[in-house]
Amino acid sequence: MPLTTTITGLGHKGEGIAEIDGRRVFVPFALAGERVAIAIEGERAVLVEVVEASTDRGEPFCAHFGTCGGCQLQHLARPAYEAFKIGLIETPLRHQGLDAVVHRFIDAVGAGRRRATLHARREGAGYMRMRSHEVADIERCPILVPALARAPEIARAVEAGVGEADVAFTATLAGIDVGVRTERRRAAGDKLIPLLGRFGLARLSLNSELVVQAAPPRVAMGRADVELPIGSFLQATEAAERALADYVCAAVGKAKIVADLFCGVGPFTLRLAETARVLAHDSDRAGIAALDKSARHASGLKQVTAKARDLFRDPLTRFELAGFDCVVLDPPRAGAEAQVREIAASKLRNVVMVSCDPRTFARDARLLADSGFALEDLVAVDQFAWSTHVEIAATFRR
Ligand SMILES: C[S@@+](CC[C@H](N)C(=O)[O-])C[C@H]1O[C@@H](n2cnc3c(N)ncnc32)[C@H](O)[C@@H]1O
Repeated sequence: MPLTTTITGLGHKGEGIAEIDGRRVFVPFALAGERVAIAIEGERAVLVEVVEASTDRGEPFCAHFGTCGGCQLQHLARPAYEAFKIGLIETPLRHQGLDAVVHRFIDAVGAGRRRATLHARREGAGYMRMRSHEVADIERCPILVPALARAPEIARAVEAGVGEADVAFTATLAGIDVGVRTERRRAAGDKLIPLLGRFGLARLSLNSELVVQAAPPRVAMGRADVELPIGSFLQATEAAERALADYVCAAVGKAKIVADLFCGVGPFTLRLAETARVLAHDSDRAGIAALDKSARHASGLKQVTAKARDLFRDPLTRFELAGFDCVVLDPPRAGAEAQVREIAASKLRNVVMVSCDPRTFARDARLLADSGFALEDLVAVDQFAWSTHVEIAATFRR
């Protein structure tokens, strides 16, 4: 029997919050202020009907919305959507005692996602259903770039060849790069070879090993071209990469010697090197080799020194940092605690930080604040549209 209740707020996973018998329940697709009918199923609540809709309610544009778990927020109208994402950044900062505000919200969706992983299962290919380990079979994903329109079909063909797998797609200048990951140790890669011609792919790999390649997948970064190693990190949208790189270059300003830490294949390094000497570190050896090759082949860049280094175990020390005008950090979700502790103890005055995790960002921002840095600028960069993820770019100075 459904019960009617009022949604009091939105949780960080985008679900409506209701209080039932003194207990918090999370209601997917319900919005703050709405009167809704819900059914309680064990620990979960299911939205049965919106009785009184919020003015923040928008019209989802994807036919798979509600079953596919890829987008959680398509039912939010634009201003409320942006406010929700800004809250994702500001709330953990407040919990760390930092009353910072997001100064700008940059829509970095551009032409769509050039990078996505689909799950290929016997029941179909797509993203995981919400709150489930089952896959929602999709025909089309409208948030991908047009070049990836056939991604679900390719994923189904991969499953037909090697069985259940996760299939990572990257749209590159040379065509689509497909990385297949399967738990079946003896999956036969040769079953994938016909897909290269059938779908006009650039490269196919299986469990990080090359199966077949028509052309090296490459992307343009500033004046340089980078050949993507199998499995290296790349920002999900080209627009976000550009927005983040533009932010980083502007914040670094006239600095002459810069360290780009957690540099990946070099989207910041290769643009920063147009005006500054850059030391670039990342633990991804193949990514560092690709960056090094790309920097050597590009014309008009200043000196780039790219070296593999594990910055969690072996951060640049306060003494090594002494020679830099500015440090750029873009760590993985775990953040950059060890590196930030060294920065805090150094004499460095300018830090630019990019982050995909508001909680570890807030923790690291607190460490910088405790050592005299002011958080001068804070920007939200929205590349994971309609999901509950958001990218942060920030400038710290002392
Ligand atoms: C969010 S990506 C950013 C990469 C790059 N700045 C970009 O925009 O494409 C984080 C990077 O951290 C690197 N990484 C992860 N753990 C690391 C570690 N312990 N030490 C150094 N780099 C690490 C990854 O290889 C990845 O390239």
